[in-house]
Amino acid sequence: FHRAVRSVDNLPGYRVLFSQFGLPTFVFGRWRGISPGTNHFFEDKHSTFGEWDMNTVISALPSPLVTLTIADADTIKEITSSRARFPKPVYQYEVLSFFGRNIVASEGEEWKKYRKISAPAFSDRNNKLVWEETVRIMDSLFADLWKDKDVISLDHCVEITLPIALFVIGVAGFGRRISWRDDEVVPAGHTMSFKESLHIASSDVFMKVFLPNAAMKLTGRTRRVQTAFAELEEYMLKMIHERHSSEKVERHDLLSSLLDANNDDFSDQRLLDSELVGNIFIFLLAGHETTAHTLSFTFGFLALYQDEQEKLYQHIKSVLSDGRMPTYEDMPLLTYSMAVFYETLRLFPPVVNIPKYNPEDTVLTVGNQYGEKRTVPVPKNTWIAINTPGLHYNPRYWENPEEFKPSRFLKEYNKDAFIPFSAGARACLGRKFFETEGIAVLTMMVLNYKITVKEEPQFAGETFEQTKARIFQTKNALTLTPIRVPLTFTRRT
Ligand code: HEM
Repeated sequence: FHRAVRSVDNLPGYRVLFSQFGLPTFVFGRWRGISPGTNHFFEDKHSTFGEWDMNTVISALPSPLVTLTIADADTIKEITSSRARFPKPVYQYEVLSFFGRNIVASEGEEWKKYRKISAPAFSDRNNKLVWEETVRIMDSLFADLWKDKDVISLDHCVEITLPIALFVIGVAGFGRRISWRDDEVVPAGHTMSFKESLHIASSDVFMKVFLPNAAMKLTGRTRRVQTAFAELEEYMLKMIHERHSSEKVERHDLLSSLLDANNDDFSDQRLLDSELVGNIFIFLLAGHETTAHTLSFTFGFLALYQDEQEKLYQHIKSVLSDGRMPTYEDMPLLTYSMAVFYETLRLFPPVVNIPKYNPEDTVLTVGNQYGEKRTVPVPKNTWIAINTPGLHYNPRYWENPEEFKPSRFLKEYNKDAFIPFSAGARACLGRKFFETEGIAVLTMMVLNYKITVKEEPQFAGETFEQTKARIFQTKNALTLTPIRVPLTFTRRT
């Protein structure tokens, strides 16, 4: 253990029995000297960094493990721009390959193959589809689900943001429209509708990821999750075969584009059906929760900061001054909406730890607030955690980092100190997909409804800071997850 501490120049940090990744940390939670807990990256933010923007988590059992966590923008840039020196530890992602090999859980030549065939699917035509379908989904939310009500109170905002994100990925990812109404018929040969299987598979994926197959047979709920995954696989394979055998129609959903690119590839790089299913499912997994949770945090901020909501409302109205529906072409003009999202993503980055490792001995240089530099040895196979909250709350880059201030993104800012989508060759492929969807949702919502924190008698005497702390409680599941954001939406007249 002491050798491990010395190997990284005695950098300070957590000294614990168990690491932040294994089962014990789930059992013990955050416990001094025992384990750092599953959400320590977000709970600590920048507070655990001492003189240098690099610290450590060193655990003793089962054998000493060193994790370097980094909140220095230059050091992070050095890591993300050198994929060969700092690859992704894909063994941590093996559990995500249950449908087939895929872009998130691969490295090296295999990852290059998936990235080459997937990247063109995230095209401008796809973004336009995302925009148009999102506007349609929001319109239908107001017209069909909320039609008779002027005031809608939700116990937890994800009640609408999870379905919105699911419906958008359903149509712009898989080419299947899903409606708010409960009217989907179960086709012959299936026991669940596409909507239901997609819904269960996306919301209960953690069971599939963390439980062994035998355990999935134990309870009614886990059996249902197992069935949803089997059904979804059937649906995806059927879609692939239908699109192979039907005449080519111009479609811009991700699945169709992936199939087109694959069919046009006459090399030995063509993907197997299992790889197609693996990749298309991983788009759903990578994009669903991240989007839904970010939308919830954003609505939460707007509810708390009424002045910011008003500024946003006025800005949207100035862009759509003739009272028309927003179009994809309006998106670049909706700069305040983007600033609100970026500020939310800075304060609540869905991915709090972007893991890397170094296959060879190396060194990293890290800085401090006085502009000094220090070089730290990094023995081979050290776990490296790009600490997103540490970077996003680092006062070296952000003035009053705890404050919600969207306007900071309307000025020059250090782009290397803002990495919710990671950076470099392995940066998020769905960034524009999310931004398009998010801005369309925000524009439609703020234009039509005023958002406030739901009034509940038991919280009547709270201060602003107490309400903020209450509605912004989080846990770290697959991504940073809001625990309960209770909001009220009141129709604007
Ligand atoms: C708020 C929304 C989102 C955030 C914050 C986000 C964040 C990230 C991050 C941090 C990574 C790198 C993960 C790692 O290296 O371990 C990533 C990768 C990825 N994301 Fe996103 N993401 C978002 C939305 C989406 C959406 C909507 C999609 C697809 C529809 C998507 C698809 C992907 C894919 C395919 C990768 C893997 C890229 C590669 O390894 O080459 N993401 N995302």
